[in-house]
Amino acid sequence: SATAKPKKTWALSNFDIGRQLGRGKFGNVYLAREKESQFVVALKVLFKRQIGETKVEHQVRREIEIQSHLRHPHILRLYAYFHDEARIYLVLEYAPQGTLFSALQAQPMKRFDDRQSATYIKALCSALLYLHERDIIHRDIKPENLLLGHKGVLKIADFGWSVHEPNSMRLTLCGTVDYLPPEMVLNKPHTKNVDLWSLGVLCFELLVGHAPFFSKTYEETYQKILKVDYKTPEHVSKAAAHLISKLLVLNPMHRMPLDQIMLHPWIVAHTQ
Ligand SMILES: Clc1ccc(CN2CCN(c3c(Br)cnc4[nH]c(-c5ccc(CN6CCOCC6)cc5)nc34)CC2)cc1
Repeated sequence: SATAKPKKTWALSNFDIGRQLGRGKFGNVYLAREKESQFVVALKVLFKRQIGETKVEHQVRREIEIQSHLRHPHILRLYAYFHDEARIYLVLEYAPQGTLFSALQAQPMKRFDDRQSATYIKALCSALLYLHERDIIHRDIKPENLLLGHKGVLKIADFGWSVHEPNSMRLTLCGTVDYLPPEMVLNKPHTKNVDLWSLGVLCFELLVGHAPFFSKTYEETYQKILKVDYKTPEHVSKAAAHLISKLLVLNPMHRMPLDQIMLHPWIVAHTQ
């Protein structure tokens, strides 16, 4: 706009702090309310000392730079950020219905039906199309990093570093390796097609209740990923199994592109 709004500088004193929403290696997230507007947000508080020591500082800057410019219904907003001598504060959109990971656990059969799964996959597809158009890749899409907003609308909410959240952490200590594509397991340069693989892993997990390559040890999971060794249970519909088989493909160039996923019969049949 011609008269761009002057950048307001925020401070902790602008907010009432509520309950803790989650704990992390580098900080914590709290429910908070901006005093003047009464607007409810999620306030992520990162400790400079922990970040400085681990050289994650450049990553935090990059994430803030990227996240603050994104505007999409399925990407969690970063409204503002500020810092004091010890901490960096990120003012984020609050997602009232928590993580997709806990929603999956709360399901009676620990899995979603075709309609709910296809709705989440379609939302994720449109967010990834938006990100890929801006050459932003590897949003680390796994249930722990996906939040549910008002009316259960899916929001990508990752800041790319691991968290120690007892209630939403999987059994492995430093985040799950279940979502890594073969090219990343082999430490090859990765392209935006890594997100297509992760989408396939997520689609499987939503419909089945566990990840396709889940194993007792990292080693075993890596081996299964590199051999694309997974079995789709009988209860999964043929159409869904077909889509998964077009995403869990070893060669990144041969994975189904996002615009084709949006038009896949399983997505079309089970979403508005
Ligand atoms: Cl530094 C760091 C610390 C912790 C984390 C992990 N989470 C990242 C996402 N966080 C949330 C963000 Br950002 C934005 N909105 C949120 N909304 C929630 C939330 C909302 C509601 C609940 C409660 N459940 C809702 C579903 O029914 C059962 C109860 C649990 C979590 N968490 C977040 C919470 C913390 C990541 C990084």
